[in-house]
Amino acid sequence: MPFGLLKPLVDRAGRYSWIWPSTFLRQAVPRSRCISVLTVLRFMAGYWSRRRPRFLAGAAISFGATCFDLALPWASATLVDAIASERDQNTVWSAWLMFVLMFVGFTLTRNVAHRIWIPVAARNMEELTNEAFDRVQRFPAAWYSTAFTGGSVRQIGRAMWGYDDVTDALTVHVGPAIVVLVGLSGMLLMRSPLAGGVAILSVVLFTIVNLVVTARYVRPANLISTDLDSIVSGKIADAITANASVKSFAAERRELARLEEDTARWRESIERTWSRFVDLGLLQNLILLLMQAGVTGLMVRAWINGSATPGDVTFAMTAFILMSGYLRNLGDSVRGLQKGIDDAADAANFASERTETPGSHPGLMVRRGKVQFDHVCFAYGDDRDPILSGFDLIIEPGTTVAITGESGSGKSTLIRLLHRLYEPQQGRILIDGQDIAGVSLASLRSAIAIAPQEPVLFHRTIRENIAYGRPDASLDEVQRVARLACAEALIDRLPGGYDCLVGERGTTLSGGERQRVALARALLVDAPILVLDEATSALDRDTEEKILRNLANRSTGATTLVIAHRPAPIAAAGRVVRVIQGRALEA
Ligand SMILES: Nc1ncnc2c1ncn2[C@@H]1O[C@H](COP(=O)(O)OP(=O)(O)OP(=O)(O)O)[C@@H](O)[C@H]1O
Repeated sequence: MPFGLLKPLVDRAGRYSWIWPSTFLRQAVPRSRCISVLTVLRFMAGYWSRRRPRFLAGAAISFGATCFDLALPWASATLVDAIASERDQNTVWSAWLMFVLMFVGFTLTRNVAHRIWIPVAARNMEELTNEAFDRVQRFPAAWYSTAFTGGSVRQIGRAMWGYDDVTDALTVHVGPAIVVLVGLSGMLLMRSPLAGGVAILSVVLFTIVNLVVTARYVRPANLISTDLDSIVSGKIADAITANASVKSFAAERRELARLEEDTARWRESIERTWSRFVDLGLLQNLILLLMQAGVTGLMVRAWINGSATPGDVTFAMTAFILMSGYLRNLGDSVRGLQKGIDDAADAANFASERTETPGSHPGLMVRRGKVQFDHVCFAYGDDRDPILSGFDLIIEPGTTVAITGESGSGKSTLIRLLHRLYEPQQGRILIDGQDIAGVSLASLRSAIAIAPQEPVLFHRTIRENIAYGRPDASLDEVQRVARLACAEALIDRLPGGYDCLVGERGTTLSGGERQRVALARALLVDAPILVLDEATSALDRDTEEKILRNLANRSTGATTLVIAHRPAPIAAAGRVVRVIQGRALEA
């Protein structure tokens, strides 16, 4: 395997990398990209084996096509020899027919192979995209707190085409090229040991130069360009998502200037990458020149000496044309393979990255809805100050507790821990006596409904947004919770009412309107534990009080945690707890 030529490095996760110590490379390759080629190929092979019989049938037929190609120089030599030795017409025409049939055979078999592969490739690319998306959605909240949305979207898209590049390179180009190059070199060797020797030497030299230069000179530059490409996409997505802030500070020029810094780095990097590709092309052509001059020159010399026929010369010329085509393709294919591997590396990384739900756990059984924080200690990272240090709180079933405290004291963090978006470093959180660390995430999260301060809505209809937790809910049920959340009048005013699309992240609604839609969404699931995380903070006082009255009259028996700064929701709760210096203090 060509990649065996390269000295492996071991990255932090103990994986091998085939990037050489940077003798050629003067820039550091991003750490996240230190994934071994073998790991990426193994990831790809997982998809190839899903439709093994079809895949292998395509490979076998493609091999047949290659054999027809391999026989073409022989057929052309036979034809020229038949003409040169002035054989009878029938022999000449049979040789001509053989020559034509070789190409017909090649065209037909290659075509059939492609038709067999098309559905395999399309299905595998579909599954790869779906699975990468599915994994990314299940990454822990900590991953999302540092990931760039746009960059991740691009990584998934690139991985899909990376699969296509790698599969094409290996099955349609590299494999057949090896067969033709080895086969034709052997056939040349039999006709003229010297010409065969030059052909073999050229092929070996071409392959080694190609692999080493690609790996040590081209790939490192390409990895950096690929990474910068993700960064540019991520920055564009970031600025477009936060466009309202950009507009409010008239900061369009500043954002453009920020992007220009990254696109300039990308331009420098891609210029370097492309130049290296062109350097590689030049080297390849020099080796091909050596092969052309050597193989055909030696055959012409042999014909002058009388040891070769015109057919042998024709064989050498046809073989050179075929071999140089395959070698050039091999160069492109190795580059395509390289690029495909780099593009698919992110998806392979995703596949090995930890998701939120490793292992299977029993479901949470909520009988009454008692919530207990038992000496919980938590910091967002080893290098961060602790947010909670020995936090104890018991919330009795069916009661409503207001949680207050200074901004940044850790109130929302409590809810993130309750939802297991993060895990406490010490202590436990219990629901009805069950440690939530030992129950399935789906059962835990469906037992807790959260109405957040800054809800994110989907670019779907109002009805779909409210019914997100219960897609089968009837319109009557949706309307009932919309009434409780004082959202009914605002929905009636919208064009199309419940069928109105709300824009990406709900941008066509005001902050208070989004909060009411999100509150209705939380109420619809009728969960035994309800969390209002400053869920009415953007509303006017009258509407907020009306909503609080509606919630108090709704006797569902849910245990309710209300995170609030404003007096109305605090006053409506039976009990008030302050978060001070990472601990709970009864107010
Ligand atoms: N993902 C995160 N990574 C690192 N630090 C975080 C993260 N999320 C929150 N923090 C920090 O943790 C602290 C507590 O945040 P939290 O959101 O719990 O505060 P809060 O009490 O709800 O504040 P507010 O009343 O302003 O909403 C803050 O200092 C915040 O900067």
